[in-house]
Amino acid sequence: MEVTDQRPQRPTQGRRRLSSTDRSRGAKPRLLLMGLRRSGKSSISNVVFHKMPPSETLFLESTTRIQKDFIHSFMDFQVWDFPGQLEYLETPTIDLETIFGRHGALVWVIDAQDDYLDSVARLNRTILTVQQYYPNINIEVFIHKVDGLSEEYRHDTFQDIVQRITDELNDAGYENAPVYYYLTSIYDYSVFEAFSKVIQKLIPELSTLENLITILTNNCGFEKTYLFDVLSKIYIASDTRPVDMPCYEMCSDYIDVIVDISELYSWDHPDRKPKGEQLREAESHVVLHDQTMIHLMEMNK
Ligand SMILES: Nc1nc2c(ncn2[C@@H]2O[C@H](COP(=O)(O)OP(=O)(O)OP(=O)(O)O)[C@@H](O)[C@H]2O)c(=O)[nH]1
Repeated sequence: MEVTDQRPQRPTQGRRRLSSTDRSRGAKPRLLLMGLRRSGKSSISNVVFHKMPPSETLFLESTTRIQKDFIHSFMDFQVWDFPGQLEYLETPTIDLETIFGRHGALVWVIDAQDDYLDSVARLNRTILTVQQYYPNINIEVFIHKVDGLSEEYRHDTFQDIVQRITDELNDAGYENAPVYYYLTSIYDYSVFEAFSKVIQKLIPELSTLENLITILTNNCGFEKTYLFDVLSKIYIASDTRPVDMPCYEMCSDYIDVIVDISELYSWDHPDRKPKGEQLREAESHVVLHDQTMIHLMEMNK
């Protein structure tokens, strides 16, 4: 099969696994945003990590060099946004070890509103290289810009892309490839939900966090509990009940409200009365019209 012939030369440093020393040194996981030009990589990065309103992404310039973002949060990690026109597998000056030689995830963005065959072919070449030399990289595919598609067309596009990738990888001898797919758009919460799933896989303590949250949920009679990163509104963990999107969206909006109110009242003003005793961690709740209560509790690190 042609795909195998197109593999680049084996990287000089050879196959690399994440050693226990890497983990103990606390090497920061890396999220690599790749895909064709205009597929939406920079938009995703800006909306999720820099609170850019989705409509402003219309004015983003094309990325010409790798943009590296260092995110300091519940877990420090890096986001690398690649220029779409860069054929990094075919460019001899690019050292693949520098890109993939770190624990992390490759997030491949496919524009579902455009012709995606070229993108799928490039993704397959990339997967074949990455799985061979850098098995510590999770492969995550964002079938993106689905806001413009009808429900039925969305479903068909999803099936078609998954089928093409699976078939080509099978033909190349890579069966049951651990590739994960998400339907995403920056115009709703789907991209936050997808990033949550991608990042959760990189958190070594995930199962402990999930167990603790499930105990809390059961003991307190909560319907659903999420542990959010306030800045990005990615959820780091939740209890084991299925994710309920409307509930996730409400919690996410509530965080925005609380952050805005906190900012309003955090300014020092000469006429303002001195503050009384303050709680160290924020805590707040609201009762909605249907009597549902959202309760927010800030956790320290
Ligand atoms: N409808 C829709 N448009 C989107 C979405 N995400 C991004 N876009 C638009 O897609 C266009 C390209 O987005 P970019 O983020 O610049 O794409 P890129 O992949 O970073 O492009 P390069 O830097 O050239 O590689 C912009 O006009 C965005 O507004 C989405 O979810 N839905």
